[in-house]
Amino acid sequence: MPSDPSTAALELRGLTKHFGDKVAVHDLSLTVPTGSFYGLVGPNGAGKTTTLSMATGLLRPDAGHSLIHGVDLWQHPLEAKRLVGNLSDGVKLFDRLTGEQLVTYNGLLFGMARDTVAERVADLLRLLDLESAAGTLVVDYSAGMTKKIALACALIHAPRLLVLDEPFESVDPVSAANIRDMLTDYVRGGGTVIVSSHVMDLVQRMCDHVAVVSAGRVLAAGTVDEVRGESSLEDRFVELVGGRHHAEGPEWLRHS
Ligand SMILES: Nc1ncnc2c1ncn2[C@@H]1O[C@H](COP(=O)(O)OP(=O)(O)OP(=O)(O)O)[C@@H](O)[C@H]1O
Repeated sequence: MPSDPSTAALELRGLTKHFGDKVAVHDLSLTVPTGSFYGLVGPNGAGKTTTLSMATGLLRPDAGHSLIHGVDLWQHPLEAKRLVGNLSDGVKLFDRLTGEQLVTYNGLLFGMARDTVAERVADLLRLLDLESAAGTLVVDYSAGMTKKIALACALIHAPRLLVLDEPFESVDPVSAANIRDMLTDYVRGGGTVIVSSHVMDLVQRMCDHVAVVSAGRVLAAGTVDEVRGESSLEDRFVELVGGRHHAEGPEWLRHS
C-alpha cells in the first residue's frame, strides 16, 4: 500500500459516464488531498452521485480512473476498497438484519476479528445514538436512522478515506452535529472525507476544500476560500451554476 502522505487520498482522472444519450459525467478530474474535508456540491442531476459511485467502485466508468491513496480502484478493487468507506445514496442495505447485525456483518466481510468488530459496533451505535435501536430490523428504521446505520457500516473497518453522499439528509440536528464532530475528529486523526451536500452553509463551515460540479463537469475546485472568494459559497454557487429565475409562484397558487 503506498504510504507517501503526499499521495492524494482520492484522484479522479477523466471519469466519464453515459446513460444512453445522456452524458452524466464528462471527463471529470479531481484531486482530493490527504487530510482534507472535501465538499462536492452541484445542482440536482449534476452528476455527483454518479461520480462518487464510479470513484468508489459501485459503478463502472465508461472511461477514466479512480485512484484511492494511489491504488487504481478498477485494477485493484479489493486493495482499494479496504481503504475507503462509502455511504451511497440509494443503495439497498440488507435491511432484514437488525442494525447491530448489519454493522457486524460488514465488519466480518472485511475479515476483522469478531471481538474487534463487537467493540467497534458498540462504539458506533453509541456515537450515532442508535443503541436503543440495535435490535430493530433496519427495514423498520426511519430515513435518518437508516442513514446513520449506513454510516456505521462505512466506518467499521476504519478506512483512510470516507466518501459520503448526502450524509446529513433526513438526519436530525443533534445527530447531525454529533456526526459532524465525529468526522472532524476523523480528519484530525489523519483521515480524509469527501461529502456531497446541497447545504452550502454547512459545506462552508465544515469543509476546507470544495468542488462545484454542473452537467458532469467541474466548474471550480480548490480550498473553500479560493472557490468562494469574497462571496458566500452559496452566492458563488449560484453565480457559477446559474439557473435562478423570478421566484414568484404561478397566479393559481395565490389565495389572497
Ligand atoms: N441509472 C441511471 N440511468 C439513467 N440516467 C441516470 C442514472 N443515474 C443517473 N442518471 C442521470 O445522470 C445525471 C446525473 O445524475 P446524478 O444522480 O449523478 O446527479 P446528482 O448530482 O447526484 O443529483 P442530485 O443532487 O439530484 O442527487 C442525471 O441527469 C440523471 O438523470
